[in-house]
Amino acid sequence: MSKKIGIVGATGYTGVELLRLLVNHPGVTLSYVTSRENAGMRVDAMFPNLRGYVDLTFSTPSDEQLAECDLVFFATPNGVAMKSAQVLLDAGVKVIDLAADFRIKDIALWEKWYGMTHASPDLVAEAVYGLPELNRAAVQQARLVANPGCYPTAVTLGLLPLVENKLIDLQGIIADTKSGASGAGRKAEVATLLCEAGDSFKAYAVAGHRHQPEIAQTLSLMAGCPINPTFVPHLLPMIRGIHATLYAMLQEGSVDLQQLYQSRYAAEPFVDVMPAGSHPETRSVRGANFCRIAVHRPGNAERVVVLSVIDNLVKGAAGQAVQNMNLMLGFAEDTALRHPGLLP
Ligand SMILES: NC(=O)C1=CN([C@@H]2O[C@H](COP(=O)(O)OP(=O)(O)OC[C@H]3O[C@@H](n4cnc5c(N)ncnc54)[C@H](OP(=O)(O)O)[C@@H]3O)[C@@H](O)[C@H]2O)C=CC1
Ligand SMILES: CC(=O)N[C@@H](CCC(=O)OP(=O)(O)O)C(=O)O
Repeated sequence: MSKKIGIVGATGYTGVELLRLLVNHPGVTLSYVTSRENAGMRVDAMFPNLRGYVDLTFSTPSDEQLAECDLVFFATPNGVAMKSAQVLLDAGVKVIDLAADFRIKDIALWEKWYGMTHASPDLVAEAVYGLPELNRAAVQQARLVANPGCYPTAVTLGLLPLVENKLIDLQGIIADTKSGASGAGRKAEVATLLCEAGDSFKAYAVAGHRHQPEIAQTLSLMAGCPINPTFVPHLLPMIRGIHATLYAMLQEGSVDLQQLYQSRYAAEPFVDVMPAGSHPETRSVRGANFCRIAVHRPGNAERVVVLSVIDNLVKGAAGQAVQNMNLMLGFAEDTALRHPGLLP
């Protein structure tokens, strides 16, 4: 029987991306999609690309209505899902939060970075960090999944083979990352206006970005010791895409890096290790759930440089959330996700 799906925050960029992906899913029915500002409006009136695909109207969020679903996505700002998750789980509904409410296990650390008191601290330990390439078996069993952040997805997948095998100086990792403006969401903000972000390029949050503790938490768990990478995000004058350039010093000079990456990701449906010497482009993953990775060792010296690209709205958010949903509901992991990137 078709599974009933709810989306809270369906008018945002990740919400509409969930709608776009899920209309092609043979095992689910979109049954309840919310917006507070646009309640009462037809979905296809706001998003004409969905005409003929979605016959629904946005509703005001209601836990009572959401409790009728089999699974609910929260594509909402930080601090929203944590208020409803317990009620929904008690009603037997599975929950995937695209925001950060359940990503950081240390509650005090989360409260420091997110500037609010956690409303469901008891659920944080249960939540599974939804990076299938790391936690597939746990996601399959999960009631509550914390979908990873966009930058942490690109950075973690890029570093995973090196960190798992402790092949690099774990204290000297640098993650130099760039994102398109859709990473900031659809709400109006001066920093992402065309005239502010267009035809320009800048770093931001160098003193500290909330994805730093998330990346540090995952890498530390993978290595079994504390890791605190340098993480610097940049805003690129484009709409979709993240490009992470990752630098580290090799401890083990004789390792075949290309072979290491190819064998680690050989069975992964959404990680593509490109041929040696490649330079993956963000446009090769635009609209697609892939992470494309290339590993370099300039001059065959000690430094390794990994290039990792994703679409922030797909593998960095909605696509990864659907991948997690497929695992949680027992569908083939790639259902509705087998789209190539959109060129040019
Ligand atoms: N954009 C990206 O690339 C990525 C985003 N994320 C995370 O996913 C989440 C959604 O991001 P994004 O789609 O970009 O955000 P948007 O700002 O584009 O959309 C937010 C959505 O949430 C709804 N919303 C806002 N406040 C509330 C509330 N208090 N209760 C219920 N609904 C609310 C909004 O509709 P309305 O106000 O009408 O209810 C809107 O539909 C965020 O937490 C973001 O950090 C994660 C990875 C990547
Ligand atoms: C370009 C841009 O502004 N990007 C966002 C990415 C945030 C995001 O989507 O991540 P969370 O889910 O952790 O909020 C930022 O740096 O805040």
